[in-house]
Amino acid sequence: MMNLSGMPSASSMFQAYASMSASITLFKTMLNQLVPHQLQHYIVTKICSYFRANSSNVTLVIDERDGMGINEVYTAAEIYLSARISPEFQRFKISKRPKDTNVNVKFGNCGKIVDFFEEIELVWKFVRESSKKTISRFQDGDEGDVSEKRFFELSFSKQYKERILNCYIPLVLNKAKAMCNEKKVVKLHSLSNSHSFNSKAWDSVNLEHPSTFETIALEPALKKTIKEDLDKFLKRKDFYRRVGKAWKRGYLLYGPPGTGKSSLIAAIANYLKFDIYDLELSNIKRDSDLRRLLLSTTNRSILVIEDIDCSVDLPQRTDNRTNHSVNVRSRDHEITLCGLLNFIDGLWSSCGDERIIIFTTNHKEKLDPALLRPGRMDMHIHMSYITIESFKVMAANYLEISDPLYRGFKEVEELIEGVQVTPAEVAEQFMKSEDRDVCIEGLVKFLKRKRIGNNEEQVKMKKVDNNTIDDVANNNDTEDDTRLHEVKRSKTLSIT
Ligand SMILES: Nc1ncnc2c1ncn2[C@@H]1O[C@H](COP(=O)(O)OP(=O)(O)OP(=O)(O)O)[C@@H](O)[C@H]1O
Ligand SMILES: [Mg+2]
Repeated sequence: MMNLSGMPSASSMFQAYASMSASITLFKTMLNQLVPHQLQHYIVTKICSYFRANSSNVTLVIDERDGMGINEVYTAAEIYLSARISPEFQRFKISKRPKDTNVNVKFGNCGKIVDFFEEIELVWKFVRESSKKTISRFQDGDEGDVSEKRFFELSFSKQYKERILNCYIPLVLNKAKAMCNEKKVVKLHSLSNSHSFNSKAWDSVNLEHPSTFETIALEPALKKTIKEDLDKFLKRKDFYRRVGKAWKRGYLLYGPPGTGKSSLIAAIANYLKFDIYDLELSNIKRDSDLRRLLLSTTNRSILVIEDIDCSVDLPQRTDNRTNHSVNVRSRDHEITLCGLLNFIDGLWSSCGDERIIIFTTNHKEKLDPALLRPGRMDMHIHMSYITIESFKVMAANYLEISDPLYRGFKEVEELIEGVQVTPAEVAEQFMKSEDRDVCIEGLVKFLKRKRIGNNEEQVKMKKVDNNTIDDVANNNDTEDDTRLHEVKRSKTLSIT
């Protein structure tokens, strides 16, 4: 059977191939009887390669394994072909691992799949072959190990060999990667006690955190900057290689409790589909454990160390006295800031790709300067109190109000200008009722109470400072102005 271009079609190629296979089987039986076992394989291989060399098509064999390792082309082919299994297939494999959300469909060991690439017809075939390994240590008559070899055969017209190798195979690899990413369930890995005595290991659950860049209340400009930075990071593999830097990016998120640091981490993980490794430093006793755990994290992941200032008693790098006192105080806690920084900058960063590291803290000023020096954390992101813009995002998410002139908004906006209120506090008010007007009224009352509380606190602090109330009374106006100025300044979002 020929197609219009005069080329034999894939099905006719297969008929020819099938009859050739039948002859080979017959030939093998004859060989079995006439030729010593050691020579049989050699003769069959030679004859097959003669026929293949003289046929107008070519067959690529894609083995499951490449030596000891996995053959990535095989894995990609398996994923790529799973999307091409048509309803007329009578036999295919399905599987589901405990943590998968969907059933995985695989191409079974019979049938073939015809695919087209730029009008080139390609035929995929899945093959399983059992072979008996006869090794000298087996006694006479011992059948030896039976091992199974699995591979794909990809056949197409010989003239397209270059295009298939240079364009089609990369396309299969890329499509498989995209399909994996789409289906990927983001995992949260945290430390648990492993079976071996006194050591920790990663344990994972599906990350169910619903936070995304749409739901998180951040100044729009800051949100845009973070997203663009992440996108740029993913695209710059070649750049990092060219300048000799490890392909990793570090973010320091700092700001008061309840301003969305953990929510932003979840939003980043959901956006990139990267797993999170939540490293609680206080659970790790030695640098060697830290090294082992970091080395067992995967590429395309986010390493998170929350509350870096208080998660472990990190000795200051330059302060020998502190170092000494820490060792004496808690001898079983040998994690040093130096060890942590070494992994981040050295060993760990050179053996992993597409890594993100995120530190969070409520007190940036308490951090060791070694952690803050340029080049260590690429971006310092200040997560701050609610602003008018972030309030609007929360109102749209929680109350589904997108009208900026909604009743009560003006009052909320005026109050927000002069009060330090966290997104977590606003979220709490918005969850008190299903009636959005009740929520807005509740928020207004809350903000007013907070303002009074803040003013009283200010007065008290002033009293302590000056030890006299007269000053406060005399300077009340200036006090309010200063306070408003301070609140505004603390809300300025900064990225460095
Ligand atoms: N920027 C935000 N946008 C939307 N929701 C927020 C934001 N910040 C906080 N929230 C709400 O408040 C809750 C607590 O926020 P989150 O845990 O992210 O704060 P945090 O900054 O990590 O606090 P901490 O410093 O105490 O760890 C979240 O579950 C979310 O409901
Ligand atoms: Mg947090």
